Amino acid sequence: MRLIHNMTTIAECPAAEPPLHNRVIKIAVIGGSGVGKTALVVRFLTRRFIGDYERNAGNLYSREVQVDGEQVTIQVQDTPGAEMTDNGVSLPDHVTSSIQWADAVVLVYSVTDRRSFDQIEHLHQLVARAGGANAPSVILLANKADLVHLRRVDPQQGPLLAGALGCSFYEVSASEDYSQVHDAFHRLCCQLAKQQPPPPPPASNSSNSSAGGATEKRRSPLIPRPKSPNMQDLKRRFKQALSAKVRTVTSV
Ligand SMILES: Nc1nc2c(ncn2[C@@H]2O[C@H](COP(=O)(O)OP(=O)(O)OP(=O)(O)O)[C@@H](O)[C@H]2O)c(=O)[nH]1
Repeated sequence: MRLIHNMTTIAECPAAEPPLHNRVIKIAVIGGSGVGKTALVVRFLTRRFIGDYERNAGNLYSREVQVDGEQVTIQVQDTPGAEMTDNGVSLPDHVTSSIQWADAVVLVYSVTDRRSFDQIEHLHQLVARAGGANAPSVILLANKADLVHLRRVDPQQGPLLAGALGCSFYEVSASEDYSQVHDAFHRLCCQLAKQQPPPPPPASNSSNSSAGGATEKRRSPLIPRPKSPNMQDLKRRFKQALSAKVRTVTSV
């Protein structure tokens, strides 16, 4: 079974398939390690910021949102941090699969991490190569804008790079500003929804899964689906974050 969790119901969340006749927008979030990819995804989907994260192996999250008055299912694939190599940047095979699966890629760097900024051009090339003729749309997100004293990437460098790559740019703080994060993802969703054909009308024979039909992008059956989510892991992180807060309060 394909497990996709709806993060709007984090407490006790059954595995959920997107409704059959929703438009489905697929976004992959890619960038260096520790730049805040998980923080951004969780912030966008739940409005919450959780400070305590472990390195993630790549989870797929799903949520229904309103885009231009239409109920749309958004699937967001969080990915493990890209590593620098002598030849540039290496991406695990399943991240390449995520790029091929996605309608759009959000490239993330942290303004406090120069290396993560330097990776972006390589990552953009990998996205273009992996996507081939159907390369996904790309936006560039600079995260951790709140850490002014730790800034290692000048504010003007992000827009310059985005201009050179031909993509939109947003500087955000996952920890401090939900609206910035929401704005970046929401604009992307609006743009993608406009590009997609309308979803198929309800049919009497609906035995096909939502993966079929007009909302599905160019997927080859040979491309493995991105990793399933791990809500147990997410819940465990919530508990860790909460217990850390309790410890802080009791030690004051
Ligand atoms: N101050 C600040 N900290 C942030 C922000 N976003 C993320 N963090 C912190 O940065 C650390 C890394 O965040 P993650 O979301 O785990 O980063 P990631 O890119 O998913 O990391 P990997 O799983 O290693 O790939 C965590 O301690 C977050 O709390 C931000 O906007 N501001």
